[in-house]
Amino acid sequence: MPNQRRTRVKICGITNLQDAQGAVAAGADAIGLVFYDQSPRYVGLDVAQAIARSVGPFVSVVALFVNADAQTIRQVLANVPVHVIQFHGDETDEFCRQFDRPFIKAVRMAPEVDLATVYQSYPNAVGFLLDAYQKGVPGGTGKQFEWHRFPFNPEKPTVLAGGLVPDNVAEAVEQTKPYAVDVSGGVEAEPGVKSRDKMIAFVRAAIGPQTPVETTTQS
Ligand SMILES: O=C(O)c1ccccc1NCC(=O)[C@H](O)[C@H](O)COP(=O)(O)O
Repeated sequence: MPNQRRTRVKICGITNLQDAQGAVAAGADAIGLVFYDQSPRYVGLDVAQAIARSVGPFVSVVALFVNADAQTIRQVLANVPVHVIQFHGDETDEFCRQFDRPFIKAVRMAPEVDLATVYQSYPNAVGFLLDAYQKGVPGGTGKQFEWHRFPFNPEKPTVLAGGLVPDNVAEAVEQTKPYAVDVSGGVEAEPGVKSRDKMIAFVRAAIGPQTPVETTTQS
């Protein structure tokens, strides 16, 4: 699918209301909530619910899971207004589709990964997120993969992730022309806590100087 408008920006690993408001004010199109308890960005149900309710109607809430069981996922979906699920583990297409919610499959770009095969294996995915591969680490590595491996004109919306920061995201967008960019560690002040200045700088760099940056906190 060709890009029909500017690259979107997803800020992943939001853990608190202040960072959620900062992401929205910076101009993020989507925020990610990590339901993986080994991550420093893990959020529990109550906090996730408050964050998701705070972002307003036109910011997408993405719930991220790593090999979670179906019951855990259903419990999140019953309590948190989630627009899209992002699966970061070894989940099959059949598993992912059972929740009756649009889903994105994350792909860790190990050297042997053949994207054509992956895309075929997930016919029900609404899109894909390509992230760096690091053995034993399911995501949020802060590492890049080789951007030349990002597909030209992919058949489904495809998100670039991995090691993006305010200083490299413009070049990344220029080279890969992704549907969206996804960032987590690159806009943090410390693990699990975002930097408002870095989020603003990232969105500006990703989508250009016309970014409608707000500097006031929303109530
Ligand atoms: O962020 C995490 O801690 C995480 C843990 C386990 C699986 C996925 C995780 N994050 C997924 C993301 O979508 C990140 O934004 C993506 O991996 C890029 O991270 P970074 O390189 O830190 O920008």
